[in-house]
Amino acid sequence: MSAGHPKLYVFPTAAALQSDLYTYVLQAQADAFARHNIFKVAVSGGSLPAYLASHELLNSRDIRWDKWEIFFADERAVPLDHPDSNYGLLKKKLLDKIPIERGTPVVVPIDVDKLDDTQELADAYEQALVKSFAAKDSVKLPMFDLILLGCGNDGHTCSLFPGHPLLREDVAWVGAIDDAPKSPPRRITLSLMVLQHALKVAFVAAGASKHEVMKRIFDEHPDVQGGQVLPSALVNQRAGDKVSWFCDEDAAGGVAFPKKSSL
Ligand SMILES: O=C1O[C@H](COP(=O)(O)O)[C@@H](O)[C@H](O)[C@H]1O
Repeated sequence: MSAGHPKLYVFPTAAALQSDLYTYVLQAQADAFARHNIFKVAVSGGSLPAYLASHELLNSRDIRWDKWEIFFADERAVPLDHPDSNYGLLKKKLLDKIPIERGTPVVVPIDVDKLDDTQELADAYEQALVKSFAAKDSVKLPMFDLILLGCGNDGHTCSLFPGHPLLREDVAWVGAIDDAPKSPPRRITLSLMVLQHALKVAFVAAGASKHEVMKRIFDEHPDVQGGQVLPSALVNQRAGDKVSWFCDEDAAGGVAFPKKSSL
């Protein structure tokens, strides 16, 4: 459990959101380089890659792509060139747009030889994390420098869905799910404890379709009222002031929780 409250940044436009998100990522990169001269990031699918891939980020001379190691916060059990693949989405929206002279990140996709069995797929991805994070230190949990998350209209994040038993996972770094309520049903996801252990966590939520869920996440207290806490709200509770939300007015303008208008 981390102390403090998440920060809720609300911007009038998507362009303003992207600009501050870029500044935030740059700061996270600087913090990571001071720590271990590499930037270990986990990214989500959905709307996140398009918001992340701003002109500013893609053309920045300060972003050291050659020192980025990119993992997936969640992934669907599909081939990498399938339309549902989060890797495929990131490739299309961001990786393919990085100018070659700016360097190339290391990207760690799922092992497509394990697609028939989601538990094997999750275990193989966990082994990839063990290799990357535990090679130097004997770590109990991987500590990402930054995890970039989306928030579904139902409050899910990664492939952690409301009320799903995976929310109680307290051993595995990566969980398997065969019954996701959003298509496709077969997926793998970082567990809540890995999200909680990251140095920084950033959510991006924009558009009017997120308005209701944003109010539920920030203004309702189901734990006190005996209700179910949404996965995105659980990240807020567990990671506290390590969490920053980047939203637009349509998504979060009506939220009562104290908002900030810039970093
Ligand atoms: O299924 C998924 O949905 C979430 C949220 O997507 P968004 O389009 O509402 O931002 C996404 O973060 C996750 O990676 C993806 O697998």
